[in-house]
Amino acid sequence: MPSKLSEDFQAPVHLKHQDFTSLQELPDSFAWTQRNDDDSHYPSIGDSISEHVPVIDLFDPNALQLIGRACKTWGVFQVTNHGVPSTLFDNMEYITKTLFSLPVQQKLKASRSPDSVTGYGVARISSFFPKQMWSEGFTIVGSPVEHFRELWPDDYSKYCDGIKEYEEEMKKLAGRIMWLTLGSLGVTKEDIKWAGPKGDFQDSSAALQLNHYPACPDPDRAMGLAPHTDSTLFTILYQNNTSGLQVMKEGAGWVTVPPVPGRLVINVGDLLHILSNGLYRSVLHRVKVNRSRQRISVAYLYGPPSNVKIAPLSKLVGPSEPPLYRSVTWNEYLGTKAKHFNKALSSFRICAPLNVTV
Ligand SMILES: O=C(O)CCC(=O)C(=O)O
Ligand SMILES: [Fe+2]
Repeated sequence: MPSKLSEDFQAPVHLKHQDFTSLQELPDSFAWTQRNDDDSHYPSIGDSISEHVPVIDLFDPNALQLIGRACKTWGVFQVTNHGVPSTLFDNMEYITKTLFSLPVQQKLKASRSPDSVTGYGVARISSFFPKQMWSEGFTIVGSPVEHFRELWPDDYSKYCDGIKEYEEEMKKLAGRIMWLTLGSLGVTKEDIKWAGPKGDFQDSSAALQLNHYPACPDPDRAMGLAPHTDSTLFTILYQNNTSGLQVMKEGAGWVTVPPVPGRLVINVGDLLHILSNGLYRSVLHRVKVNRSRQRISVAYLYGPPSNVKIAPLSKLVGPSEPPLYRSVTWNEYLGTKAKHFNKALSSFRICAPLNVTV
């Protein structure tokens, strides 16, 4: 993960950190719809929608094809049989809950500083929306020791160890999913130099995003996390037992991804969209909140080594399939996303040449 995303990701002054526990009613600054709105501007879910995000057993002999189909049609899938012990998720959930239940003043000691991306704060995309989101987050790149020392002066090291263990396990899983995904595109180890000598994506970059969505007095009018795509190759998402994540499916609308123990959600991000020349689409997703239960999620944001330029894979382009995107490093992409948010991906699009007949 690049050490500096961009100062543009910092929340403007009006986005104050909120003590959610003190709010009995939804303040206007958090109300995304009016009371009795027909909700047409912000369509509600359909738990009635009969479509389900594909679930793929990583040991299924057809895993490659299943992943390929899911990436093309959904831009998201869930995995089972991923080999990550459930105790690791239990521990991450414990760390995340413990962190967010600290008093606000304590959490603010570990705030994201203006020249950095790590630490406690509101969602980075907040500055693009007129209303505030009903959530708080904590971003980790590498070791969180500096911030954790502020949060837990006496026993920060046990929390740091838990994060390290989780990051190591996610890195292994991400390498596996990367090869399955590339395999589904017909790409082999020879085609990806940046996988490193052992082919294990040792130099890949990543960040860990802990999210907390407190119980909300007026959940239908609030927004946990506004619609966005991730600026990653892909994201590995763990969610606790409170649902809220929804993905946009063309032709179906918002589809809820209910949490099921043992399953992880894999979101295709913008860089995989570019790498696959638009064949695999980054998925638009958002998070709704709950009246009585808090939601926790842990997103492992996975990207290429910082010096690698991501461009459409040469195997996927040719005279009849021209490259649709310019090459870009993760850092450059994050900088553009910070300025242009959901227009970032299209800003890297190469305009189709005009068919001029002389
Ligand atoms: O909380 C969730 O389910 C989604 C989080 C997310 O989209 C993100 O951190 O980018
Ligand atoms: Fe996301």
